[in-house]
Amino acid sequence: MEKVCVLGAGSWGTALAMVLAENGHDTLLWTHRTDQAEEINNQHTNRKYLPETVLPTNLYATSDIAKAVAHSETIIVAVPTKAIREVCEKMCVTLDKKILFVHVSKGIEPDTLKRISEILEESLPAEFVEEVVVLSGPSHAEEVVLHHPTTVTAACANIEAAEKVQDLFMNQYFRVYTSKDVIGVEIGGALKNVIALAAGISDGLNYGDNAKAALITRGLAEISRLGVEMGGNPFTFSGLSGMGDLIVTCTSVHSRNWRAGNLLGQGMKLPEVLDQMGMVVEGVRTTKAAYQLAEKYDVAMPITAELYSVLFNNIEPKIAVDTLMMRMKKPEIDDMIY
Ligand SMILES: NC(=O)C1=CN([C@@H]2O[C@H](COP(=O)(O)OP(=O)(O)OC[C@H]3O[C@@H](n4cnc5c(N)ncnc54)[C@H](OP(=O)(O)O)[C@@H]3O)[C@@H](O)[C@H]2O)C=CC1
Ligand SMILES: O=C(CO)COP(=O)(O)O
Repeated sequence: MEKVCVLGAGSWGTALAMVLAENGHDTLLWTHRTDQAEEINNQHTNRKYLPETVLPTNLYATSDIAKAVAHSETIIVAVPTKAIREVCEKMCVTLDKKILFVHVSKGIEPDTLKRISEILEESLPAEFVEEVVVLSGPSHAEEVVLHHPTTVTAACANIEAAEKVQDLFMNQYFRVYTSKDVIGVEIGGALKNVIALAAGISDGLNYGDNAKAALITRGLAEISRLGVEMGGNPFTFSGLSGMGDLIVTCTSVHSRNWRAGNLLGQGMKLPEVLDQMGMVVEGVRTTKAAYQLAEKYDVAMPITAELYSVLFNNIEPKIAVDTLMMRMKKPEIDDMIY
């Protein structure tokens, strides 16, 4: 039995804390809201994020981050990308021993263009970081809490650390594979949200299944092109954290990114969409980061570029689709890396 804490009591942090508690680990869930910690401890629910779910009685919550850190040998960071630095700052003042960090956030920071593991490594004192492992794959919280079979990948250059995370989480409904390809796993996990927004827009425009299949396939091509240029293993992009997560996020009604795209396709404006979602839609900020990365690495990412125009330059989604369809003609495979 390990002593673990999960930082962030949104849908994913809560679902993962449930997996860990159900696996018999001594699990603390940290939330920055006292009322939510009280609800979890007294009513065993987290109504805002998982309204139908009853949490295990051996799962405890705290709003005291010092207590959460002191409790833990392993810390799972499960807040949205834009909150990672703030949470690291809070953790820094309380760290006094080596800890294994696992992150599950799917984003890239705009402007710095850092992946989450890079942000953690630069924000936490090296002497207190055993390793940073990324856990990612096709895994909607809403299905994990129902114990529906789910598969993910734990990646770290140090494979023993990835195996430790595999052992922590693995059970009959939650199967964990390992990988050494941190870059590939992080890039696949972050960029599938961009394509899921586009797939949602396509569905909102009622463009049907041909269009969505095209977005998924050509989306994977541009994710792979960038990811390989950044140092990822080409095969990772056809794995769980690449194609697997791309499929689930572009096709599931649970996906926040797909749902947000769907509303955009129906004509709603971005601020109104984000207001209505009430949960993080990582793909919006990641579209900006991906657009910047495409420029930096000089990689063609036409879907990302059109989505960028829709989100940040007020281009009508229909016009963006027309632009994609009327790009210069070209072979399908020659421009792909693998
Ligand atoms: N949901 C899912 O199925 C999956 C999500 N992910 C990824 O996990 C990450 C978290 O997503 P998810 O759980 O869905 O997000 P949610 O929107 O469901 O929850 C986000 C949580 O983070 C908290 N939070 C936000 N900002 C801060 C902050 N500055 N300090 C402390 N806590 C903060 C929120 O608190 P508050 O309630 O106060 O806003 C909330 O509890 C994302 O990167 C997402 O892509 C990965 C796999 C599956
Ligand atoms: O990453 C996810 C599923 O694997 C969650 O995707 P959404 O944030 O779009 O819901």
